[in-house]
Amino acid sequence: MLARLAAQRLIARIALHHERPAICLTGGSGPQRMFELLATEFEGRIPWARVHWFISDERVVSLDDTLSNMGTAKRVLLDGRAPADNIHPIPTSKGAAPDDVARRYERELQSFYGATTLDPTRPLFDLVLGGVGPDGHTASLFPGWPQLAIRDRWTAGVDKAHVEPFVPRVTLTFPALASCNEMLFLVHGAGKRGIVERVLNGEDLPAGKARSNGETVWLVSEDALPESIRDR
Ligand SMILES: O=C(O)[C@H](O)[C@@H](O)[C@H](O)[C@H](O)COP(=O)(O)O
Repeated sequence: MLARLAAQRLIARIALHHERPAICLTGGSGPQRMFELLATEFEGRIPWARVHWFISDERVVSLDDTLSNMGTAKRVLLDGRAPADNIHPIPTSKGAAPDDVARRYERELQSFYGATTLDPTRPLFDLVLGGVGPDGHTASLFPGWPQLAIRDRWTAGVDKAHVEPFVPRVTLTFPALASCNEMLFLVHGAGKRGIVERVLNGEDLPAGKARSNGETVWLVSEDALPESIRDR
């Protein structure tokens, strides 16, 4: 099962880091089953006191809104397990200006990292989780949007989403997401088949362009695989 494999990879990445492992979670349907497994069967294999949890992108809503990506991760996985100081939500609130929030989160990431410039030999994250949206977006990096070109910031505000829910977003940029030992995409469901095919065909889409400076791994369920691959 895909979620189990993903959970095992996350635990292995944590085990490789002996001080403060940093995991960048994501929203969407992709990681939900994995979150449930980490909170139950695998709970005892996570050194909760040491691990720090971030999020790749957030909808500009309050943390207790059902649309909040970190809100969901907290409810399903982190609350009652991770110390509150180890949970690093993007500090959104309803009506906040996305770029202001982005700058605040950038400062938080930089303070955790201990520098304002990313060193290619010292990744920010041990693992970054990714998903792919129906239009090929990942995190809140939407096709054709100017945020894709940002190289000198770690985060960016997105005034308008490309897909539902149409609320403003805050996202990590490509260089910040790339600063990890592993970027792990988790994609399942027949509804993803079309977009997976486009990404695999090399179309210029954010999910296909997002890469770790270390390893980039795609876990794709059988039903999400394009027919040309499934029938091989
Ligand atoms: O806030 C978000 O929407 C997510 O962070 C986003 O990047 C997600 O990973 C993809 O949209 C896939 O989500 P689904 O699996 O729900 O389609």
